[in-house]
Amino acid sequence: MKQDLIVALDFPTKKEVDTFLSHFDDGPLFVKVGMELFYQEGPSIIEDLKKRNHRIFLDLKLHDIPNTVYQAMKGLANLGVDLTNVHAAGGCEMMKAALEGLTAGSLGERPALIAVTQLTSMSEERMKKDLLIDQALNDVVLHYASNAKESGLDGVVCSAYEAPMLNSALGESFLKVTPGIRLASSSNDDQVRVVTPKEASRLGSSSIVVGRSITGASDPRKAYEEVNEQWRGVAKK
Ligand SMILES: O=c1ccn([C@@H]2O[C@H](COP(=O)(O)O)[C@@H](O)[C@H]2O)c(=O)[nH]1
Repeated sequence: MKQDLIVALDFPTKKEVDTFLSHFDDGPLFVKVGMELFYQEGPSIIEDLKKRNHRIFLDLKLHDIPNTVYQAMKGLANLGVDLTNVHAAGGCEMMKAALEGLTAGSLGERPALIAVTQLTSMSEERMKKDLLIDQALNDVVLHYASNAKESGLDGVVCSAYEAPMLNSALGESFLKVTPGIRLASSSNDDQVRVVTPKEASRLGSSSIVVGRSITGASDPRKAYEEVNEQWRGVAKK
């Protein structure tokens, strides 16, 4: 079930965010606020983006003991974002606590909650060497995603390569939010499991997350439209 193109606002301050968003003043986007921006600007950046009607994925990837994650999610729920996340590596008890905290803190509808399976910057080789996880990467992603589903979460963060497997095993309505997206002309940077927007669409991602291919482009609007065209097969926002 194809849903959104989410733009990663990986900028150091609100000033750069405003400059970037000035290219899109004809309508709101679905944006991602991650650690870089949130740790500098704090909750006020969320308030500001919400006032401008942007939908928001707050990507803080919580990973701690269940009580700490419960309390943190309860607080984050007040911000009224649309989507947020934890690391599946925190385990099922932690994921359940995250969901409970988010539900307890939400005034209206709770944000969707997803879990990071294996970062898109991780290769199978490095996972085995650095993390001592001696399994195939696909098996690890499937196991973590199954844990997330059993814990009541709405979906996962994975690479688009794993989307067909997760669609078959866990159903199409279980979200597969996929970063590691690059236009063919862009550098991979620190990403390893990289896919074009067109390929992510074909593989069955629910939503794609795109940062530097758009934010680092000399014409961000043109890059956004190229990504969107590949993702949706249409040439407008
Ligand atoms: O596995 C993951 C989880 C999160 N991310 C985040 O997505 C964006 C990707 O940015 P690009 O510039 O398009 O590489 C970034 O904010 C990451 O923190 C991810 O890449 N992989």
